[in-house]
Amino acid sequence: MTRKRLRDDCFALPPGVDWTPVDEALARLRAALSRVTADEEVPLASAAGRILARPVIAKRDNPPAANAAVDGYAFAWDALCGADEARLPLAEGRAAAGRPFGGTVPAGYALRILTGAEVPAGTDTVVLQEDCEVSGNEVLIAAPRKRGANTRAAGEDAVAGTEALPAGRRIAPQDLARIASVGVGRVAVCARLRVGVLSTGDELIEPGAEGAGIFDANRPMLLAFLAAQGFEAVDLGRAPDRAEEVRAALDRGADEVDAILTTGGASDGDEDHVSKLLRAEGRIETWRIAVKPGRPLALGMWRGVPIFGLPGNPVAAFVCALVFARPALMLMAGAGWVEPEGVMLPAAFEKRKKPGRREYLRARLDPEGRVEVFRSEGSGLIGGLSWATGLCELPDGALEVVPGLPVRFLPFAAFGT
Ligand SMILES: Nc1nc2c(c(=O)[nH]1)N[C@H]1C(S)=C(S)[C@@H](COP(=O)(O)OP(=O)(O)OC[C@H]3O[C@@H](n4cnc5c(N)ncnc54)[C@H](O)[C@@H]3O)O[C@H]1N2
Ligand code: MOO
Repeated sequence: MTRKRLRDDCFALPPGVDWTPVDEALARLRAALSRVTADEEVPLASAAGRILARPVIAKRDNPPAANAAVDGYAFAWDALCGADEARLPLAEGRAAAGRPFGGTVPAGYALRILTGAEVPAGTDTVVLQEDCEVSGNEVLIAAPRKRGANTRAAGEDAVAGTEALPAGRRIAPQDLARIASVGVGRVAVCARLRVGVLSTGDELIEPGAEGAGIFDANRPMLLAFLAAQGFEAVDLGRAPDRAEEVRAALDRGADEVDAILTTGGASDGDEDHVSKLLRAEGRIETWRIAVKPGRPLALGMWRGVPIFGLPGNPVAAFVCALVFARPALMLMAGAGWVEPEGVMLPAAFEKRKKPGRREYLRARLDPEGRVEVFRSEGSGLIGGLSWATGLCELPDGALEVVPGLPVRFLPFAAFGT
């Protein structure tokens, strides 16, 4: 598959649409965007964190043959004749992992077997050695509960020719075990989505620099956030609030990335040059999303590259990156539409919420496992993001939160951060 371009008007809202509810904004992003990345093949050793471009098909059964789940003695279930215990003579030899017994165990005999060894012909059940007494050449077996006990059937984990993992799956460390176990050494993955980050604002200075100004907090945060998602994060630097400088930075970005995140200048103020420029020269939709924080989210196309104009306040920028940019970028990357896994937990706080917009509060769990929220909802309080371990999502409608009321907690980990 080769790299694809998106339509220029993909973010257009129907005429008359004003405050867009979060779910509708997400549905629109989902409908407007599609995968843009090409396929590439990588060895398993470098596949972690990549997105599968095609399903992984098992090359063989796992396990390839029935084998013992414990160290003990293999025997034929029928040899018990329904008794609770049986004394069986031991056959010569043993079965171990990688060293199969080879022959057939004679009827009425038991064989020493170790974990992982193929279940030898003539047997179908294994008894745990702790449940046996060996004396001389005989073993006294306390009958296991059923035929086939303590064995793992061929193909019980994966069947050759069937799908072991679906396309679109972001490969987790445990997936590498799955892929390896079905005999696959190279996988087709999506090329990494390249995402640029541009901070805008006259007031911004480099972190650690001398002088008056606001340290650019968004850029390091967003670059690291993108890298954690498995994207190639591209630093497009800072641009002051001047149209030509913002234009030059976006042009630079459009040449080398698939999508751009900007922060600042997204609302409608006199110095909000990202919106202004996109409106004048590209295509922009300023989505007034019914969400707090993050009211001004600008979505635009710049020379065929989608731009997510996130709010300048770092807290709002982070929340919008998690809630809106992440699923959109994952879709473009080839992962399909992703939704964070949240949990309903009792609140440890009180709040009277007005109707009309969804709210995301910085939150964490108290020692009783209840959701507590940061001391203030101010979007400039960056420290609250480090205090929190996730977000508490309050629904669009009015709500009176009282301690004990179940509320939705979205751990940051659910956003891959
Ligand atoms: N009349 C209105 N004014 C504002 C509205 C509104 O709806 N109507 N929304 C407010 C909200 S909510 C937010 S959030 C901000 C977003 O504005 P912008 O996206 O245009 O961002 P700026 O005005 O450039 O900056 C806002 C704030 O954040 C600081 N900032 C910006 N970039 C960074 C950075 N990289 N690192 C650290 N801090 C940054 C900036 O200095 C400002 O303090 O608009 C409200 N106003
Ligand atoms: O998006 Mo703003 O930061 O809600 O305050």
